[in-house]
Amino acid sequence: MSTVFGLVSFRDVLDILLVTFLVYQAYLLVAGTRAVNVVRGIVVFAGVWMAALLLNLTTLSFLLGRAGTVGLFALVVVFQPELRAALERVGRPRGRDVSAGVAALQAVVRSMERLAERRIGALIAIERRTPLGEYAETGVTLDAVVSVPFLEALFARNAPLHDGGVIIQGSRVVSAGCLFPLQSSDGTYRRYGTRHRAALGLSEVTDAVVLVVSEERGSMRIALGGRLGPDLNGAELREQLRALIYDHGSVGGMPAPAEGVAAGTETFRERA
Ligand SMILES: Nc1ncnc2c1ncn2[C@@H]1O[C@H](COP(=O)(O)OP(=O)(O)OP(=O)(O)O)[C@@H](O)[C@H]1O
Repeated sequence: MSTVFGLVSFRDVLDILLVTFLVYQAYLLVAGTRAVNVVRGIVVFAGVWMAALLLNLTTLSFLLGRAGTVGLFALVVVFQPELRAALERVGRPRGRDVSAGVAALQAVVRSMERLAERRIGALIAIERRTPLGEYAETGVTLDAVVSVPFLEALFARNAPLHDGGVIIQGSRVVSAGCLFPLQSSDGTYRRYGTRHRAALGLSEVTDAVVLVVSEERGSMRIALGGRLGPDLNGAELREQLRALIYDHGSVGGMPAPAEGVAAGTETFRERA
């Protein structure tokens, strides 16, 4: 095997590059999630354990070793939703055209404005690359063109399907009355009710853009990547949706999941 300076082989260099790439990808997967703090904790734990081993502190290194094994299993259980979301993100197909049409987005924004004016709560998920089929199955299957009267009728008080969320794929409403996963309460959004927590929950485990109209406040917000954006007016909502759905290439060229979510999150942080 050829070597660089007679010491390091090209295989070693390739090995290091691949490990660096994998560590960076792992960092991208946990960045911005509640798992970041846990990763920090694990690094500190590993540091103390290594120190105990190097200093030959037998009892401490034995205890930390045992705790580490148990902790590993506990982490898999506690972070099952995040692990699932991360694996799903890794396997997510790239470049699939599932973007909502321009007319559909206009209709979504207009209906949200009208619902907000009348203080009617609404929850709408726009599918991007992550298929939302399993959540659509929890509701009533529909296949209707997105339109202002239809969305208004779905969420109207006392309408049979007003409870739960609506799922939009491309330019079609595919399901209504859907149950979204509630965000695991990490404290940040504790003051919000279940509608907002359901929007946050779905956006945490998928790359969907989730829109919420608050019944209580008549506000319109976007949940993305497990974060809730600020109150938006109609123009801002239209602009943000356009950016999230179209502004990364062609109409079909959705932002790459990590980029899209990270970029959206950053915008939310700045503006919140
Ligand atoms: N898991 C869920 N998936 C989808 N929709 C849900 C879920 N949980 C609650 N909802 C919807 O949220 C409604 C209750 O909203 P709630 O008042 O608790 O939330 P909120 O965040 O305070 O919203 P608002 O500001 O509109 O009052 C329910 O009637 C139902 O339509």
